[in-house]
Amino acid sequence: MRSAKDFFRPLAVGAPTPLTQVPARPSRVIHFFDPSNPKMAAKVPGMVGTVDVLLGNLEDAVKADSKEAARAGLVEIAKATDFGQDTQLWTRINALDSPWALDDLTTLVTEIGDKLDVIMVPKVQGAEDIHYVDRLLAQLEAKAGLTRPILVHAILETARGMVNIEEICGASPRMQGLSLGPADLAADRRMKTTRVGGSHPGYLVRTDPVDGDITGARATAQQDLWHYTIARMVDACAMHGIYPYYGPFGDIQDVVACEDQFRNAFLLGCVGTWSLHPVQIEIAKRVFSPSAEDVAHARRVVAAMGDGTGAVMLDGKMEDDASLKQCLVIVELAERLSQTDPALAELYADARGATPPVDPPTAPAAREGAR
Ligand SMILES: CC(=O)SCCNC(=O)CCNC(=O)[C@H](O)C(C)(C)COP(=O)(O)OP(=O)(O)OC[C@H]1O[C@@H](n2cnc3c(N)ncnc32)[C@H](O)[C@@H]1OP(=O)(O)O
Ligand SMILES: O=CC(=O)O
Ligand SMILES: [Mg+2]
Repeated sequence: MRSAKDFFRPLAVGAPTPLTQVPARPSRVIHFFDPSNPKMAAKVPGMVGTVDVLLGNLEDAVKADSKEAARAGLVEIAKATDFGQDTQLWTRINALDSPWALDDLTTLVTEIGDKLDVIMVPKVQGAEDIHYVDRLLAQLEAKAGLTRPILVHAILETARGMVNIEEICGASPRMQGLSLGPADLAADRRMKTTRVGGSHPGYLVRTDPVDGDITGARATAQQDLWHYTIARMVDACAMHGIYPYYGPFGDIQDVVACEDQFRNAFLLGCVGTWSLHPVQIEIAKRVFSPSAEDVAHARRVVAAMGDGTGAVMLDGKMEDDASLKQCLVIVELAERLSQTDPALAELYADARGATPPVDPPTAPAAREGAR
């Protein structure tokens, strides 16, 4: 265990000082590309500004005999591309027990460490994996003369990683967030779904029989296989001040179910998701940006709550100190997204204009009484 005093000291002489807060940059959509695929690679410069994160994937989905080409391709793309202020460059390295992970880290940090914001580490099992990457990154950052630390993102995709989730989140000040890895996680848990993310028609609840007739028609509703995992991930991330993300949704053609799955994750507290194909980009951006209606409502509550204490009635509903905090989550997210997304800035400005006047509190004494 490290002393609290040492937690924010560099792990190598000459490495940058660790950050005390994870920067709150928009990351609604982490767009995956295979740097060894010439068609995909050619599209990357044109995608700058259209996604929050471009992620050069080196792990699964890159063929074993293309691993070196993918790494070299990412170095070339990173050197040749200006990512501007609003698009981050991330990578997903190969698993730590693979023959490629060490070369991934040494090459990427020394060659393009100044361009890399976050390194995604797959199949993280426990804090020991993060500690290994943490020290190695510090050594490589010092060697490369980097002045800001590269952050680390863990994919939650093993049962052991799931059990050790809190210690993973708190293992290093570099920890930026967690993503759900539903494909590997399903396999590791021996779940019986072959889908990459999403629900399953066999995982359902059924209404009780009417008048004891078990053969009669009974409505069923498909349930979300990932609810528990995402909720657990959200709590662990919130506790440690880092960010939770949905992961891949593999049914590229089913844009409707994709949107549903992303929205469930957004409502539960995730800040973004992966996109595997261009068709998923706009879905992710739409879902992980609060709607104009929600922003307008949240602003009305903030205005109605005055000093933030007590209880008021708004549109027939009670609002108080706690619901104000819920609304501030929405307002703060809208303000942050507005800083980098002009279309959203305009949408949310219009939402302000359209905001109906606040009803006067129906029980003014309540505010005083609550102090
Ligand atoms: C479980 C996990 O680990 S998930 C994470 C790992 N998986 C990935 O990263 C997958 C990334 N995505 C892909 O490999 C591809 O999108 C696939 C295999 C899913 C589909 O590929 P295709 O069959 O080529 O899709 P499609 O024909 O619809 O592509 C249309 C165009 O978009 C391009 N395209 C497809 N995916 C991407 C992408 N992720 N980024 C940029 N461009 C893309 C194609 O090159 C094609 O370009 P073209 O019009 O110039 O020919
Ligand atoms: O890496 C992602 C997954 O679902 O596995
Ligand atoms: Mg995986």
